[in-house]
Amino acid sequence: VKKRIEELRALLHYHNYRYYVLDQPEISDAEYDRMLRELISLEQQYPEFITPDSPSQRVGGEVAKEFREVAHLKPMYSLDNAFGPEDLKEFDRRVRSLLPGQEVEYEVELKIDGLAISLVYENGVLVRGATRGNGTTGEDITANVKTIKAIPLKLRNPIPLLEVRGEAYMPKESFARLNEQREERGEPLFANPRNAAAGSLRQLDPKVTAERDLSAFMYAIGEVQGYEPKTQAELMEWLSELGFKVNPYREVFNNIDDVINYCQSWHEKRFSLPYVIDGLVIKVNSLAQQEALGFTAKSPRWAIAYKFPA
Ligand SMILES: COc1nc2nc(N)nc(N)c2nc1C
Repeated sequence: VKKRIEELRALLHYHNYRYYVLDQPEISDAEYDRMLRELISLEQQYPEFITPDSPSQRVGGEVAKEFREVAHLKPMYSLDNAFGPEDLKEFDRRVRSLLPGQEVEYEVELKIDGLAISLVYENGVLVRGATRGNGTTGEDITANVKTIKAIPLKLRNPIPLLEVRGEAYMPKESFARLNEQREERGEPLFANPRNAAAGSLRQLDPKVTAERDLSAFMYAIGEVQGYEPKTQAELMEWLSELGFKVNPYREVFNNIDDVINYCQSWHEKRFSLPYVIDGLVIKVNSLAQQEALGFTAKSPRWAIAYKFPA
């Protein structure tokens, strides 16, 4: 029985990864649900075999009274904003003036309009989820992030410790459907997918969060033991190999003019995406150079958010 339970768990983790992280399912929903029901019934007969990272543990039972406050392993910071090409050129001048005589590459990512979250994995198992909060402490939303199927309960490589950051978001489709439902029930509508995602994650009842079809893209590391990436681009590949959903639109440029062109190309393209973005994030690609540049009081000197004109 233990063998069958472990086999079912591995299968369900794999198919969850295929469907919710890669968007490339190999089996039908019905087949997935049948396996999950078999696992849940076996675990009910043999509860001693239940583990916290079992696919059956995604939706917790109890409703929390309020959110516990938790301290981030490393402070979560916010980004300075650039509102146009001139701001980006200024950012580039500042970076290069602080790295005299060095080549500088920029890695550019989309900026998802959602809610920043932090996830902690110990030996490859998800042990905590939190909101950014004030950057030093956030709200413990572990039960709620476990319901997000794009977030792995167990990593494909059990590294000792990882604190990873990303953006939880509600796809445009899910947002439209949710507001239709609320309309029918005479409930107040959410103004936009970002508010809907925030409202869905800060639910005291995880079963409500589980119904909201949330997803998440991961994009940075806070604390890590067992891995030393050299560049942001490599870091993103590594997160993807670990089983995280990582946004595929990432480019590396060695000059700010190409960065500007790429950012401006997304003014229109963004409307064809299945999720809302409010800009792009430009990061110095070399992690050694990020280290050298450091932080101001509240944000990194080595990154900036390019915001679309409203
Ligand atoms: C390095 O710090 C960050 N990187 C980010 N990257 C992306 N793609 N989106 C963000 N919202 C973001 N936010 C922060 C604070």
